[in-house]
Amino acid sequence: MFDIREKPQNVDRAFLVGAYFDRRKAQESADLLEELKELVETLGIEVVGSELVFAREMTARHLIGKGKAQELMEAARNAGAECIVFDNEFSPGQQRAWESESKLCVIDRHEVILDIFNMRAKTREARLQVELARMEYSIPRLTRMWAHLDRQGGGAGGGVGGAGAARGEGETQLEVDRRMAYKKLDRVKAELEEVKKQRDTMRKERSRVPLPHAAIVGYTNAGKSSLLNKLTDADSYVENKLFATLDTTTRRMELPDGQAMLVTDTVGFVRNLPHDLVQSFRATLEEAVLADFLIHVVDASSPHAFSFYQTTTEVLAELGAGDKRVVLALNKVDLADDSRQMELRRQFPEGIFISVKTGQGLDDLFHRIHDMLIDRVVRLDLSIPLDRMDLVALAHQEGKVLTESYDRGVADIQCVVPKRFESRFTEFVAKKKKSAKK
Ligand SMILES: Nc1nc2c(ncn2[C@@H]2O[C@H](COP(=O)(O)OP(=O)(O)OP(=O)(O)O)[C@@H](O)[C@H]2O)c(=O)[nH]1
Repeated sequence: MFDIREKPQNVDRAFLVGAYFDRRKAQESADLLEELKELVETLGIEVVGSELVFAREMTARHLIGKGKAQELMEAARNAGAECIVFDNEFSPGQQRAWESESKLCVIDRHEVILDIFNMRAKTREARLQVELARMEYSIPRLTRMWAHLDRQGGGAGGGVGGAGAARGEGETQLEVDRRMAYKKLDRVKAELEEVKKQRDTMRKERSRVPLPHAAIVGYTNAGKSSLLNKLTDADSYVENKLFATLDTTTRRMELPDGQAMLVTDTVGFVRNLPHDLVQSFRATLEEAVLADFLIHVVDASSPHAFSFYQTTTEVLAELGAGDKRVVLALNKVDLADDSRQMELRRQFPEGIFISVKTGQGLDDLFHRIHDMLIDRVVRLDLSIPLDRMDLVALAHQEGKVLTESYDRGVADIQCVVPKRFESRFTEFVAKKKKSAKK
């Protein structure tokens, strides 16, 4: 994968630093530093120390004063850290200064989040999106990184282009690197477009299938994929090979009463997601916007369960899925003791306690999902005279038309429509079923 500099892969211990330059920002900065700790721990890195620093002004070399910077480097080394993670945005120059003086790796919040996404990306589309975000982050840094060498009369070789990038006449190393980087960027973008097209086709295919559709959403590590695996079994996976090959995260499941539906896993949310990353993942999260309802999974064992829940809800609202009906599943209840469960019950009165691991509460979850389906849609067989084409149009607009044929001035239609429209069609029902059956 393209990267302007290799980060040590085996970082186990990190020291966190958050700097603020306005005394009114003290609390906000403390909260952000606490969030950074969660993010770093999500990567499996132990946080061996952290410090919140107030500085009167920013400095070009270290961001904060030199004396304080050296004190922090010392503290990080003494704590046994292999890496310093800064909550503030660093310029590449500042990053290099810290690295060369501390002899530790130094990264910022943005890189931490990119790494989390990289680790979590499961589908080809997600992987490409992470790669794109990484490149968009790195290219401007590449420019600045090489700029000083360029002024000194040409680059030192290496970089993105590597040995394979022939330098054109009069072209500096920086220009070669930049050219290669943009070329790669274009390639990834084109590939992403291709994957998106395939996914749109899949969606259209899916919309022809008369099945209700739920999307599993939630904070990263809540247990979404585990739940999807639990809800859907191997057989249904094979049956849905078509979906599985292109979009491994949508599968068919059957409720205990035999009713079938589709369930999609979505990318995990992360707090303070940089805006460009939200953009990158918008397409993946569109599944949530298009679903009939959501299954919001919250990690009940996390002390931050409520704020994770709020973050996810906020981002969903931003994406236009704020008014979706939600089944709230508090997962990993096997790890929450009685007093924690009582607290959660107060915070989430409508939540269902489940454990994907032990199977606890899954029956309740099935019931709740079942209720959603009953409430939501009805399947109708209609014979509509041609002078009521407005109803045919309504069925297309508000529901899913499964079959449609015209014979002797009558449109015979099988469709699934939201329950609230049922009364509009009553007069023309040929044969009626209570709810959307497979
Ligand atoms: N103890 C316990 N662990 C669970 C339970 N459900 C999931 N896990 C574990 O939690 C971890 C995260 O589960 P995933 O299913 O990968 O979580 P996810 O929400 O899909 O994560 P992202 O892909 O990051 O969004 C895994 O190690 C699971 O084994 C549960 O009910 N109890």
